[in-house]
Amino acid sequence: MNAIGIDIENVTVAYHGKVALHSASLQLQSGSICGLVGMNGAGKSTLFKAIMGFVKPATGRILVNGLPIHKAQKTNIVAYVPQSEEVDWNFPVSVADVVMMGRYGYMNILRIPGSRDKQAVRESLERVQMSDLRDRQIGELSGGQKKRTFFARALAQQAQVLLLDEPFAGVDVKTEKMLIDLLLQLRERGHTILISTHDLASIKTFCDRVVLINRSILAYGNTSDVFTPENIARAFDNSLGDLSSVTSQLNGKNRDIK
Ligand SMILES: Nc1ncnc2c1ncn2[C@@H]1O[C@H](COP(=O)(O)OP(=O)(O)OP(=O)(O)O)[C@@H](O)[C@H]1O
Repeated sequence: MNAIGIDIENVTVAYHGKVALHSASLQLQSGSICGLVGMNGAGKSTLFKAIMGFVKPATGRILVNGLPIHKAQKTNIVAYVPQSEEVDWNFPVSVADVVMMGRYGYMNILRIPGSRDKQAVRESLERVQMSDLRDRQIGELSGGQKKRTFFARALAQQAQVLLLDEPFAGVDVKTEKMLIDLLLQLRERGHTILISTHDLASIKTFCDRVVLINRSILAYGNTSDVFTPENIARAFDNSLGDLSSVTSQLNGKNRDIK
């Protein structure tokens, strides 16, 4: 059996006394990709932020590769691709600068990149086909190019655990396929990947497991067992129409339901 990459036990998060995530428990094995699915406000980003230590749970505990998050971050185990809305795109940095940030954990306090860091940045940019834009200011990128830049930062970090908050939002079909192929390669190398997406149709093509969330975890398990029209309808408070309409969305007839 594979090692546990992310271990979440009984985690509750509240903002100003209002519960956003109630008593979540979850174990993700290394060498697997887990899709995180739920409607707007369901608590997906909150779960990512709790794993990253950006919000402090009121109860419970989270381990990443067996370590509490502050220790996991020191050893470069975990990389996070935030939602685009969380990034200050006016910050005066280039694409290559952002990707180099993925290497900071490997540098000393002066942050002078070495040849390995430069090589990792070069290779990561190549893998997401962004080498041509490496000197462009990040505010001057398209939505899909922004996503690829932060994806490249995560690749450059060479982290064992990847947390990706809606990496396909605003991304065209070809780029989404390229990113999914990269995720599948990382899975083969034993990485643990947790990814939120509103592209329901693509989930079953690359996720081994699925978590359905609606302020608490509604269902979690193998994609074929859990990702059923009935469970999805429940996760979306039956707002997607009847079950045949949910089924057609799963079959890609309505690519982005957000
Ligand atoms: N910093 C915050 N302060 C107060 N409430 C917050 C804060 N961040 C999130 N919330 C609330 O917590 C709940 C969960 O939000 P969260 O961002 O985790 O949802 P989400 O599933 O990621 O949604 P989306 O699909 O829209 O990105 C929402 O009701 C949201 O309004």
